[in-house]
Amino acid sequence: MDYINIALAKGRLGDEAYKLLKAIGLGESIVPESRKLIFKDEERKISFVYVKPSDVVTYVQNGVADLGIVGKDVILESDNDVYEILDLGFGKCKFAVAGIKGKKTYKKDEVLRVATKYPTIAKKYFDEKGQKIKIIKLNGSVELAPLVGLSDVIVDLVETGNTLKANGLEVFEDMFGITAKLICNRVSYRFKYDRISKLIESIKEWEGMYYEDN
Ligand SMILES: Nc1ncnc2c1ncn2[C@@H]1O[C@H](COP(=O)(O)OP(=O)(O)OP(=O)(O)O)[C@@H](O)[C@H]1O
Ligand SMILES: O=P(O)(O)OC[C@H]1O[C@H](OP(=O)(O)OP(=O)(O)O)[C@H](O)[C@@H]1O
Repeated sequence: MDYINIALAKGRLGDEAYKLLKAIGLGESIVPESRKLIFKDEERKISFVYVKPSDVVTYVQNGVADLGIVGKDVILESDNDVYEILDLGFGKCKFAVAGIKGKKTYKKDEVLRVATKYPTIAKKYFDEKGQKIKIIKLNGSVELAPLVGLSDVIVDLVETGNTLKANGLEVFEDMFGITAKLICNRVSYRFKYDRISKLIESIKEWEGMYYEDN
């Protein structure tokens, strides 16, 4: 039997994915707190690689991983072609335009400076609104940008709103919601169809039980 290889994101989504895999009996080989990057389960013929969230799509696109668990934000930001097969429900948050509380003064005819980790998503959003922007690409702590005058607004993920609040910012515009997705390599989906569909069925059963309890 062929191995099924799954790419998991390090960090918060990886932790949720691990819980899911344990619950459906496939996470036995993973030691989450270790520094190891690859875990093989010979008995179940399944293996896992731990990579940066933004690299999950690359591993799946190239067929090194058959499946991946990653946020919709990362899928939208990448230009890779992967098959999105299941909404996993966890990792729930939204994209928003935010800025300094009470200072939503931007105008259509002025160039808006937008700080973000997600330049593609931000550009598409403002293009559709006909708003001219200048993107300032950051890699984290995006909320700092308006506070120090680096940008007028930010485009970022908001879950509880605590990070915005703690920094005196507020949501100016809600964009859209996101969750974690199970993605699949298109060739793997055809050639490993039986095993992949079984796995999808187990996840769906888990989702049914999980979301009833929560
Ligand atoms: N506050 C949040 N609440 C819920 N889900 C979130 C939140 N922030 C990010 N996510 C989801 O979790 C994924 C991974 O987030 P995480 O914070 O672990 O990594 P990151 O800091 O974005 O990655 P990197 O290490 O590449 O900078 C995101 O792509 C998104 O889908
Ligand atoms: O609404 P909240 O519940 O406060 O969550 C939102 C924060 O979570 C994410 O940051 P993350 O923790 O990934 O840190 P980062 O700045 O490195 O992206 C996101 O970029 C926001 O900063």
